[in-house]
Amino acid sequence: MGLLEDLQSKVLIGDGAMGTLLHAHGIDNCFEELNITKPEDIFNIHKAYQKAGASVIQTNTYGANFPKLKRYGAEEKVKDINIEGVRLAKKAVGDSGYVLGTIGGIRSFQKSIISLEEIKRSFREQLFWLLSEDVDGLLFETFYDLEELKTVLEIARRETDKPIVTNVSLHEKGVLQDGTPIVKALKILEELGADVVGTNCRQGPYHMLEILEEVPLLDKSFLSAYPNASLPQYVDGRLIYETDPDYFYKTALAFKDQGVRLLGGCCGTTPSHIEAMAKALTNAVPITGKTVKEAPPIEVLSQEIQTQPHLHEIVQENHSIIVELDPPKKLGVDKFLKGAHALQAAGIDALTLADNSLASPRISNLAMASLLKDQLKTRPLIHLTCRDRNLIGLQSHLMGMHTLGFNQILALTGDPSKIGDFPGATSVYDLSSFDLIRLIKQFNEGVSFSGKPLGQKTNFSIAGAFNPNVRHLDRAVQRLEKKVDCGADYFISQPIYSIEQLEDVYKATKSLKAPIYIGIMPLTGAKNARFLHHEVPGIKLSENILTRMERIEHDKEQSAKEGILLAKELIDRAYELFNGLYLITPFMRYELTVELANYIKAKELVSIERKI
Ligand SMILES: Cc1cc2nc3c(=O)[nH]c(=O)nc-3n(C[C@H](O)[C@H](O)[C@H](O)COP(=O)(O)OP(=O)(O)OC[C@H]3O[C@@H](n4cnc5c(N)ncnc54)[C@H](O)[C@@H]3O)c2cc1C
Ligand code: MET
Ligand SMILES: [Zn+2]
Repeated sequence: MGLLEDLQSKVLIGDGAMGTLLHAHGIDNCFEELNITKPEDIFNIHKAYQKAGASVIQTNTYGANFPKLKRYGAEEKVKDINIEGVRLAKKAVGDSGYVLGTIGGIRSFQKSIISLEEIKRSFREQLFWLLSEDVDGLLFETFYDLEELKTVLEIARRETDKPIVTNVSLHEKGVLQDGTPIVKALKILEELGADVVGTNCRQGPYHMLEILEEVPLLDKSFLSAYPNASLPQYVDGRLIYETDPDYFYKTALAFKDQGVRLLGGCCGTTPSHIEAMAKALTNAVPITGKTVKEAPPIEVLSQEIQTQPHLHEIVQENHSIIVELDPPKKLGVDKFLKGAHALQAAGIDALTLADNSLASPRISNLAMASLLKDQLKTRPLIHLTCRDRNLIGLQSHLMGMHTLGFNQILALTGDPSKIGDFPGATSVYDLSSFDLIRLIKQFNEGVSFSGKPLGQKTNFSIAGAFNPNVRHLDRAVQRLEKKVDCGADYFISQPIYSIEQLEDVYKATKSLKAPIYIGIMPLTGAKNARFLHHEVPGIKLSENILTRMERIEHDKEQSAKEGILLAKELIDRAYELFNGLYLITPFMRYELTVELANYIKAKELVSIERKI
């Protein structure tokens, strides 16, 4: 009898964890390589699970593919590890069970880490060797990325008629990381030819059972579940799971009542857990009908009422000034607040607050935004980089901004840590600026990264960064187009230092669907000019500007005046070409940006008077 025939009338017991069990015995290197270096250990574990009552045993080949073995320098051993993996499991099982050749998912939400092409290549190789040893079926498990699982399932289904079990792993309760509800995902997998579909890892019995209540029995495939032993605890650098086999005895019956026909264990489970489940389900009769719990109705989300036009709406229609005044690098906010007052008095549309620019710590820009809100009416535009926060932190921060009523964001990848004051600090980069823009757009639809309702829609206006100081301006503009496709409403540029460059940028971005604020930063002296020219990637000042600044190098006051004069010349042309002007305050010297803001305001007055 084959696995699928058996499943027609029985609930079968799968084995439990391999990885965490080995880890608990102090093994810290490549688990799969043990198939060839310590085969007796792996054999003994299979045997222990079989003795405990498992009749479906998986090979120790979860990560036995090229990209995962490469981490241990074992990528040339794909063939041997997989072949031996099957042989060991078969030897342990004999005639009293089934051996599933296991392949684990590779991708998390960061799809860019490995391409589908690479996944397909490594999958085909592993699949070939598992099938060559005549496994009884295949188990694809711990797939967080549905796209990856669909891709490999299609390949496998073309190659073999053997039973295929596919187990997805969930991010938030009931949905995959791309927002697909589990019921839909399982139906897709069934349609693509999986014989058993279900979920493994990440959740313990409690959450898995809760999710399964919403999953109906399927027409063409059986349900499977491989829960973790518990939620993990982080102890001494290791994830430790609770071990209460009695709990598994009780929950095994509940899994059967939800229609599960193949029940095993994932991380943290041991032969004792499997023994408990096997005992609970001895002679169990599978259910053939089930009342499915209705998924909660989709909430109607409220949209915040917008009282003020967004910056992208303002700059689409009229000239607009925003000014960067960065949060202080040291404690104490007096000078910052004075600057903010002065800039507000100059009539700017928003004050932009960098997020630890140049990768060096500053007072949190959300804290500064909050101060501004309490003490002034100036609207803050909050920069948000992907460097200092992971996917959890970014989402929490966005919810925080919304809660405090801040809805102007500049979404950035951010300068890498190694250029800043703490070069050894991690640069998180779970997301890129493109992903962050998409995420914020999704928040505006009222859903989180993985598609769960947030309870309300946010109302963020999203700016993207534009760096025109690059060798190939056309490529920078292509990035802007991609950012627009992701949901960017407008752009803010790095500073520009020549009229010609302003004109080039104008021509290159004329047909872009989103407005741009052009960056202007007054030079403070010759030293500052030389630094920008020689040391800041991409920025090049003309000979003329350098000479003008150097001629008066000895005179500080004159230097500042010359810097202002040069900035005004740039503003004159930028004002003709663009609606948006983004003034960058150097070294907290807000008197410089106040003067420039007043200069622009005076131009506005003149043009209004002319119109009248
Ligand atoms: C208005 C503005 C405000 C900023 N504020 C901050 C801040 O608060 N905190 C902070 O840390 N940094 C800040 N930066 C710096 C910014 O992170 C870097 O300038 C970055 O290189 C460009 O913006 P981004 O992070 O969105 O990168 P992206 O546009 O996402 O680019 C990411 C990376 O891709 C590469 N790249 C980009 N364009 C090209 C191209 N044309 N050709 C080849 N490679 C390319 C670069 O290596 C770049 O680092 C700001 C930049 C701007 C323009
Ligand atoms: N079955 C595999 C193991 O137990 C999968 C674990 S999920 C990370 O090692
Ligand atoms: Zn697991």
